[in-house]
Amino acid sequence: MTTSPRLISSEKRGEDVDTNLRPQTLDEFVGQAAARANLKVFVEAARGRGEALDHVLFVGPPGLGKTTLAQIMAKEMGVNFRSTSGPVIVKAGDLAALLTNLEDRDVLFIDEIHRLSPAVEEILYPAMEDFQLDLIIGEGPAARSVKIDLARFTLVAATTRLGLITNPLRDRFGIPVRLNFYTVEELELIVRRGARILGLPLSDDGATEIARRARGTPRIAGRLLRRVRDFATVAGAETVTRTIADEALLRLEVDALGLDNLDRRYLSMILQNFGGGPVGIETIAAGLSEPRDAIEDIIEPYLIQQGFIQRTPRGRVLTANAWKHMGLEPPRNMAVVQGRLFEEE
Ligand SMILES: Nc1ncnc2c1ncn2[C@@H]1O[C@H](COP(=O)(O)OP(=O)(O)OP(=O)(O)O)[C@@H](O)[C@H]1O
Ligand SMILES: [Mg+2]
Repeated sequence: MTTSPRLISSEKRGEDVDTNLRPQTLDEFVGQAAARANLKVFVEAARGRGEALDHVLFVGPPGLGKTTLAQIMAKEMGVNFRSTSGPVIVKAGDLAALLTNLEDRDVLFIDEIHRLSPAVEEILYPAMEDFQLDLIIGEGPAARSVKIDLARFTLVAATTRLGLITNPLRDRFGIPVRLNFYTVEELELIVRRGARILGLPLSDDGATEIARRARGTPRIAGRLLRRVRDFATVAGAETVTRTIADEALLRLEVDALGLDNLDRRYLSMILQNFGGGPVGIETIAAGLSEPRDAIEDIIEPYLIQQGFIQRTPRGRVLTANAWKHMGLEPPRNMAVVQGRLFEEE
């Protein structure tokens, strides 16, 4: 799934493989306080009993720290970390090979688990539940099934959308964890930590400015920090102040709330072509020439969280906030129109 290249996209990119910025322990990990506190208890309990951690499912928009937390789980448990992803596992045999190579209590991380094929998922059920592989060997009348015992491993999985995971799979995770967008204060800590690691002098208001425009997402905070650093270097600025951050982000077309061109194209299309909505997701996707998945995963969650759009049975509708953000007066009968919309829900 890809969208047009955009600075504030929360999607992974090569440059992000800067593992320096990745927190290594639960204590170093900023934000997600409730989830972190719970995970700490579960890790401590499992370690105390010398058992594998129960299977963990991380759910949340891209760039909020799912992969980071998966790695931290293995580190905190003191076990090996093996990593793969849903679309990479094509055949049941691919998964079988991974599973049979695990040692006791190891963490197997499956990213994008919602993209596993049904045939592979079938193999996963008994592996998660009974630590057994049920394989069919051969074909036709000669086919026979064999059972192989597996090590007691922990499956840690990540998905951007819970709705795409089948119920039987979802039910097999003892520890489901939902990650939320970060507050500006949390992102400030992340930006300051990043600047420290990069050796970049950053003023308090500079950190606040970057944090405010990071779309609630640590990955974007890290990326904005690097780009602002580039501008500061070229401008010969010793310290990144609010003014420098602001200038850099304006030139990168990241607005005061962290929305970029694509977000604004999304909003202005609904505004100008559909009078503020409701408009169906397929129509939006066609109008923007972006895949529907990407719009639902990457653009919309933040706009919904900011109260800019609402999902209704008849499609997306812009709120008064969105009209104002786009510099327009919301229609006077808007509340009435939307009231009627929601009655039909
Ligand atoms: N709580 C945090 N504190 C500091 N840095 C963080 C935190 N969470 C994430 N990051 C940083 O943000 C970046 C993205 O994190 P990560 O790769 O874990 O996201 P993800 O949820 O797995 O995204 P995707 O859905 O695209 O796989 C990483 O560079 C990581 O270092
Ligand atoms: Mg990830």
